[in-house]
Amino acid sequence: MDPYKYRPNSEYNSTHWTTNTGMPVWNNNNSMTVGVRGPVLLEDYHLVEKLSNFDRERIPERVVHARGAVAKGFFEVTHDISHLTCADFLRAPGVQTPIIARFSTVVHERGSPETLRDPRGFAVKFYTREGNFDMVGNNFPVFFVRDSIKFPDMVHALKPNPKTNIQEPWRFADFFSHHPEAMHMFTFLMDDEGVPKDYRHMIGSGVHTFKLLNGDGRETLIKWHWRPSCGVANLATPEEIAEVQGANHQHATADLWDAVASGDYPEWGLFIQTMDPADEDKFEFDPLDVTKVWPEDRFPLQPVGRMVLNKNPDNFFAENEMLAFNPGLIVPGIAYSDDKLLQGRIYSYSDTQRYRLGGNYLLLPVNAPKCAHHNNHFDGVMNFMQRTEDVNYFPSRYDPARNSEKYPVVTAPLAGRRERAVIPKENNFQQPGERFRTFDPARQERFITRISEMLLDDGCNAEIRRVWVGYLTQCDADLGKRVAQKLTAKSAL
Ligand code: HEM
Repeated sequence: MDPYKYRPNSEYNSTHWTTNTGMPVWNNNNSMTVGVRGPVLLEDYHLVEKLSNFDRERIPERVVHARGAVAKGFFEVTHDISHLTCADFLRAPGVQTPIIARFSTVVHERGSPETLRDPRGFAVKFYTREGNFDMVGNNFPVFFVRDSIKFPDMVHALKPNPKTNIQEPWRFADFFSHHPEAMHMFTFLMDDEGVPKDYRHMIGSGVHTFKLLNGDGRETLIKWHWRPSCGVANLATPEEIAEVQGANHQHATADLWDAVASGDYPEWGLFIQTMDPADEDKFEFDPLDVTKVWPEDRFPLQPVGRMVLNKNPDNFFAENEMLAFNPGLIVPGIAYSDDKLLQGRIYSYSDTQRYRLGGNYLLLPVNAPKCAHHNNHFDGVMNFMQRTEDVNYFPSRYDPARNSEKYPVVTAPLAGRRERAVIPKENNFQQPGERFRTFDPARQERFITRISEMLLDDGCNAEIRRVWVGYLTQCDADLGKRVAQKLTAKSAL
């Protein structure tokens, strides 16, 4: 008898109720008692098992991006970029790769409303023939901070107060008053784009710089971008937000589900921006700095492919809660850049997932590669790998598996002293100022109102407000003046 033939799933449902081990349960309505009125007997194995499983149903939610929705589908190459990368899944137009995408809010808990002002996660797992490739981005093209050492403090400041469990704007106004590099991100967060209409109407960005490597080992710096075919739409006014949230606190999940279920399949185009590594030092900004965009007039978006979501998850827990993304998951032909924030992320995701899901989380069906694969890292809790070989070490004359063929890797030499320092080209204010000046007058006013409301929070003191006005003035003199006027009108400056 082959135990692996009968892996638990709906195909092996019995027509009657059973225990977890398959023993028939003849009464699933009444616990076993002494007499009809109790007490209950501990020997009621079925009752104990049922309650014990229930008691363990919840796993820790993601420490960020806890609330999310997934859909499955495919990615199709539409434009040839094989001169830039030897990645197999990008080898030629027409090639399709199965994917799963997860969209999320960031700060609040698993059941929180989907109308909150927050970045949105935009993560896509490509099940390629060379292993899983994860593009773990956001809907904003920049980030708050550029060094991962700041991430835990930043998240603490944005999350609810540890004492009151209420999100209090003074806490993040205070934190970011120490971080002028966040001004650019705030021109997205406090803009209309801070509350997307739903998940279908938002862009996605890889944010970081990655490298593409072609068959000759030539490197190109790139940024990834997703563009929705149905266009971008936001909830711009407090009235719109209140109306949607008041009617349905899970509107974005429902919208995604309904679109897929009705055959109105959501679709995004994938684009790249490219840069020659030899040009890295030629700009007024540091291209590896995640608080900067690469201006599209100088680095145009080049089409690569399209993603179509045409299948809803079969089970939320198995395919959303146990899904694990990691920007460290790359495939041959794609490499990391030296971006400091990216380097921190490469560590953090698998670490949290070993805690959140257990050490063998990559054996879970949603996370396991769909290509042939082989190693011996699977003993431990919840090992459900079935390997029958005698040899579980490497190298061995009895195991035919060898190192894979070498593929191009980054070869640029690294040199330098140990440093703990801020990058030289900070240029914190130019791009946020430029972005603010692209807003029409009504959008500028909404932006200024939201920033002012944050700074008018009771917990903010005059020093925090003055520092913010100073930063905003350096972004754009008019912006600083108009925020200062709103604060002065309330005697807050
Ligand atoms: C050093 C900076 C960062 C750290 C340490 C960090 C850490 C984390 C952690 C621990 C999770 C939870 C993962 C899980 O439980 O499965 C997470 C989720 C996520 N992060 Fe980050 N993050 C950072 C920056 C970013 C940036 C810059 C982006 C966007 C470009 C981003 C996008 C996401 C997304 C989309 C998810 C949710 C993935 C999913 O849907 O499961 N993070 N992050």
